[in-house]
Formats: sequence, C-alpha cells, structure tokens
Amino acid sequence: MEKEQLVNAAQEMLSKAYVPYSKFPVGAALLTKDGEVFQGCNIENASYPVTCCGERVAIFKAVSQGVRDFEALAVMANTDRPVPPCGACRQVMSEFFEPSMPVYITNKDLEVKETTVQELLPFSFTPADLESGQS
Ligand SMILES: O=c1ccn([C@H]2C[C@H](O)[C@@H](CO)O2)c(=O)[nH]1
Ligand SMILES: [Zn+2]
Repeated sequence: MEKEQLVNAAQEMLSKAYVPYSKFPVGAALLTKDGEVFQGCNIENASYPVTCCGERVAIFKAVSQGVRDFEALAVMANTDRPVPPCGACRQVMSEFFEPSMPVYITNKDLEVKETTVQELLPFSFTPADLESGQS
C-alpha cells in the first residue's frame, strides 16, 4: 500500500472523531504486515482524562483482534504543522512497533512528515528493560 492511501485512510477518520470538548479531530490508520488497515479516531469523554487518542484507538483495535505485526502508521489532524503524537501514544507505539517503523504525520494541507518510533521516543522504556529489572 502506498503512503498516500494510508494517509487517506487516516483522513477518512476525522469525520468519525468524537470531540465535543476539544473540537480537535484526529484520524489514524495503521497498516499491518498482511496489508490490512486498522483505522482509529480520538474518542473524548466528559471526564476529560478518559479520552483516548486516535493513534491508540487504531493500535488497540488491531492488538485486540490478535494482530501485532505492523508496517506503518499515518496520523492526521487539521493542524498547521504535521500533528505530533502525544507522549502516551509514543509509549504505546514503542511497545508494539519496531524502532525503525515509519510514522507518517500530516496536517490540514496534507503535508506528510515521515518519522519513526525511534525518532519520536528515543531512549524509551521497553519490555526488555522491565524484564531485566525484575527480581
Ligand atoms: O496526536 C494526537 C494529539 C491529540 N489527540 C487528541 C486527544 C484529544 O481528544 C484532542 C485534544 O488533545 O486530540 C490525538 O488523538 N492525537
Ligand atoms: Zn496520544
């Protein structure tokens, strides 16, 4: 699948976002190694911190369906610059994605910045660190 198609799949999700509080829709599309695409949008809550970002919705949809082999992630918001994923999403990405996996972040003008999990969250706490520190 082309980068543009994945970006389009992320864009499609902007209309599904449940954002009555922030009015800030975010769409995400996660490509699996099998060529399947899991789409997500942010889902807010009157209890604000319960909100889940679009990126994590897409990742959790895939993982909950038993899929853990990923190829690329696209994220879109109607921002000026390509939207930077929040820290919580970066940590979840580092749990399930290879450090070198491409993350395409985009904005309202469909400008695509290509980055990686490693670039977004260097020196991250990983499952290997957890294992090495257990008594
Ligand atoms: O990369 C991001 C940044 C923010 N949000 C959501 C959380 C909240 O619903 C709204 C405003 O922070 O945007 C995402 O889904 N992804
Ligand atoms: Zn997030």
